[in-house]
Parts: sequence; C-alpha cells; structure tokens
Amino acid sequence: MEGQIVTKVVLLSCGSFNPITSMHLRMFELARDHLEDTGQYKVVKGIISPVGDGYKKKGLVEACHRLEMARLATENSDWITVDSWESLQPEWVETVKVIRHHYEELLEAEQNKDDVDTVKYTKKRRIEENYFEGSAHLKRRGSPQLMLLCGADVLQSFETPNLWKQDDITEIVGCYGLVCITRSGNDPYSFIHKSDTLWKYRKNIHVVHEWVTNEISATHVRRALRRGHSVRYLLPDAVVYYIHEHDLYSAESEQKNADVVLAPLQRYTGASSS
Ligand SMILES: Nc1ncnc2c1ncn2[C@@H]1O[C@H](COP(=O)(O)OP(=O)(O)OP(=O)(O)O)[C@@H](O)[C@H]1O
Ligand SMILES: NC(=O)c1ccc[n+]([C@@H]2O[C@H](COP(=O)(O)O)[C@@H](O)[C@H]2O)c1
Ligand SMILES: [Zn+2]
Repeated sequence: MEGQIVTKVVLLSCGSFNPITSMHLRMFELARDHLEDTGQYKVVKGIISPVGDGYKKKGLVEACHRLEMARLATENSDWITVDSWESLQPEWVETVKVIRHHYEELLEAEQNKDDVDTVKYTKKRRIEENYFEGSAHLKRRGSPQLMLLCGADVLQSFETPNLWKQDDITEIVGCYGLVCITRSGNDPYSFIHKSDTLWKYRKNIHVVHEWVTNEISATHVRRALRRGHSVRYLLPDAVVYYIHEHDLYSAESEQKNADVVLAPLQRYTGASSS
C-alpha cells in the first residue's frame, strides 16, 4: 500500500534445537512470507538461540553441539543466523530476558549506525531517550521490532502451571510480539481466544497457518537415530554428518537429565529432582 510505514522485523526463535531440523528453518521462511505479505513488515534478520544446558530438558545434548549443528544448518542462508549468548549462560535464562538482550543489541547496533557524527550520550541514555513511551513500552521511532518466533506448542505451554510467569508472557506479547506457526495437535486461535492476556494483545500475535503440515520434530529425529534409521532429508545433510561423526544421539544420551526437574519448573516451584 502506498505511503504505508514498513516496520523492520528481526525474528528470534528460542528452543532446544536438539537437533535442529528442516522444520525449524522452514518456520523462519514461513514467518517472513506471512509478515511481508501484510505489506507492513520487512523481515531483516532471523536469530536462532539454542537454550543453555541449564535448561535440563531430558535428552538435551551439550550446547556446543547444538550450536554447531545450527551453524551448519544455516550456512547457506543469507538472513538466518545463530547466536550463542543464551547457550553460554551458566544458568537457564527466561525467554523474556533473552528477548530483552537481543532487543538491546539491536538498538545499540541501530544507534551506532545513526550516531556516527552526533553528540555522544552514554549508550544507555540514548536507548532510554529514544523510546516512544519510556522503557516500559519498547518501541523506538524507526527502529526494527523484535518478535519471538515459535510453534503453536510453545504458545500452548503458556498455560502449563509453573512454566511461565504471567508478567513474562504479558511482556512478550505486549511489548515485542509473537509469530506462531501452527503445529498439528495445537489450536492457537482457540488458545488466544481463551486467554485474556493473549486476547488483549492479539494484534501483536501473528498466527501463520502452515498448510503443508508435517510432523517433523527433534524427538522423532532422535528416536530414529537411536534405532539406526535414516534421518536424511529431515535435516540438512551437514547436520546428519555431524551427528554421525560425533555419535550424538543414543539410548544413553536420551537419559541425560532424566531425573532432573526442568529448570523453569525448578525455579518457580523450588523442586530440584523428581
Ligand atoms: N513441525 C513443527 N511445526 C511448527 N513448529 C515447530 C515444529 N518443530 C519445531 N517447532 C518449533 O520450533 C521451536 C524450537 O523447538 P524445539 O527445539 O523444541 O523443536 P522440537 O522439534 O519441538 O523438539 P522436541 O521434539 O525435542 O521438543 C519451537 O518454537 C517449536 O514449537
Ligand atoms: N518461563 C520461560 O521463559 C520459559 C518456560 C519454558 C520454556 N521456555 C523456553 O522455550 C523454549 C522451549 O524449548 P523446548 O520446546 O525445546 O522445550 C526454550 O527456549 C525455553 O528456554 C521459556
Ligand atoms: Zn519442542
């Protein structure tokens, strides 16, 4: 549409990527097409942020391997990147904090571009002064928006007791925005309808309907590998080779963290082992 303001968007996907699959990469392509088709957005970058080992999910192999596989999977993409910040943190980091971290980096990069010849304020002050309505509402004139990209199962997990803090959900959908890819077994439209918070911020939630549904999941890939079955074409060849070279997924690796409570549940309930 003529005269319409086009907002630049960076998509951030947080997850285990244990291992990264072709569907993880498809999510970015689907989300970019969907946002750009509206005429309101230009997607300039995608970031994959593998969760740290402190997440303690069952079967989670070391972050260094998950990072390397994500790097191999994205080496042919000119816009999807991998970021190690989250995975290098000694403890599990709430997703909202990962988003804040990347948003700050984004603003700094933008301001470094703007600021070459202007009066030097401190970095922090510059960031604060450029928000439209103060730091509670993170929108700076002309700067890119950061949106969380996830599958509908993650949206559904918002209602799992003790997994997400209500304030975090409100900040994610209220201040940043969410792009959610449909996944069989989950109905994001109904979920948004039932949640007062999600309904309130429904304009910030972009549901992308994936018509070519597929059931690719990292769980399926790990299971096939344990059984000695082929996983070729479910994930990029370079990742398949890496997995075999390092003998990553076995019955033994699937038992990692088997007796440990997932970090968010531990943090919000005080439990430490099952
Ligand atoms: N087939 C899929 N359709 C839609 N979203 C997906 C699909 N596979 C993964 N995702 C999304 O990718 C992100 C990273 O997910 P994750 O690393 O847990 O992969 P996964 O395939 O779900 O793995 P696991 O089976 O171990 O849970 C999440 O937002 C998840 O919802
Ligand atoms: N409260 C939270 O911020 C919270 C809770 C559960 C999962 N998560 C994140 O969601 C992602 C989920 O990954 P999995 O689907 O692989 O478990 C991870 O990046 C994890 O850190 C965040
Ligand atoms: Zn998952």
